[in-house]
Amino acid sequence: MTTLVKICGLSTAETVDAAVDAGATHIGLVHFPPSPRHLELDEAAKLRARVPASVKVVLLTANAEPAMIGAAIDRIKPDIVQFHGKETPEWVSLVRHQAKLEVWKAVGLREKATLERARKWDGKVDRLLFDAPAKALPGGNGEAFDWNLLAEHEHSIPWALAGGLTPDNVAKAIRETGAPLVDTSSGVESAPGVKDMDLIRAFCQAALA
Ligand SMILES: O=C(O)c1ccccc1NCC(=O)[C@H](O)[C@H](O)COP(=O)(O)O
Repeated sequence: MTTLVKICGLSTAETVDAAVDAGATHIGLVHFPPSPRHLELDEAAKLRARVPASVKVVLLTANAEPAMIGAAIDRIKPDIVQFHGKETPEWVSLVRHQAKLEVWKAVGLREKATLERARKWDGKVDRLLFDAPAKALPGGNGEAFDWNLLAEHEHSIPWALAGGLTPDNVAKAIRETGAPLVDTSSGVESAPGVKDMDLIRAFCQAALA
């Protein structure tokens, strides 16, 4: 089956177009002020408007106030909201029902036991994104986790792989984990928050090969 590809943390029209043209199936827009990829709602809405319906737009937030989430959904009209903070299953599920949107939850993986604990999200979210544990930022730190943690895990809901994925390691990551969706941010940047169009193309090519 073809792997789905998400390019996250885009912030310019050129890089959004490059990701779409390269075959990304999802693009991520970050609304989290401490991030170098943070977009104000108007900027995000403008980028969102460039994306064809065949590509899904994912809004990323972490520990946001309910009013902020509502305002961001109204303004950006994402297809999916990805939660990257300490949100609870009940809260995320409420957003899912009220906004009638797909919701994803990022889970930082340090040990196998976390995978079992993550089953609390079953029925509450549409996809789990397994990422490296949070550091300075909740996500987008460019660090991989030990993919062996996912070996033989029986996934009960759709999932994605993130954390330190690059054009050079993404094909191996897909082979070793069977990830149905791969997500990158730092791996297609020339500096924090600065996306590189050649790296975006190379990542999509490697992931879709
Ligand atoms: O990218 C950010 O700055 C960010 C900020 C706050 C919450 C989440 C954030 N990014 C999450 C992503 O989806 C990244 O694509 C994912 O963590 C992988 O990042 P990277 O290891 O840099 O490829």
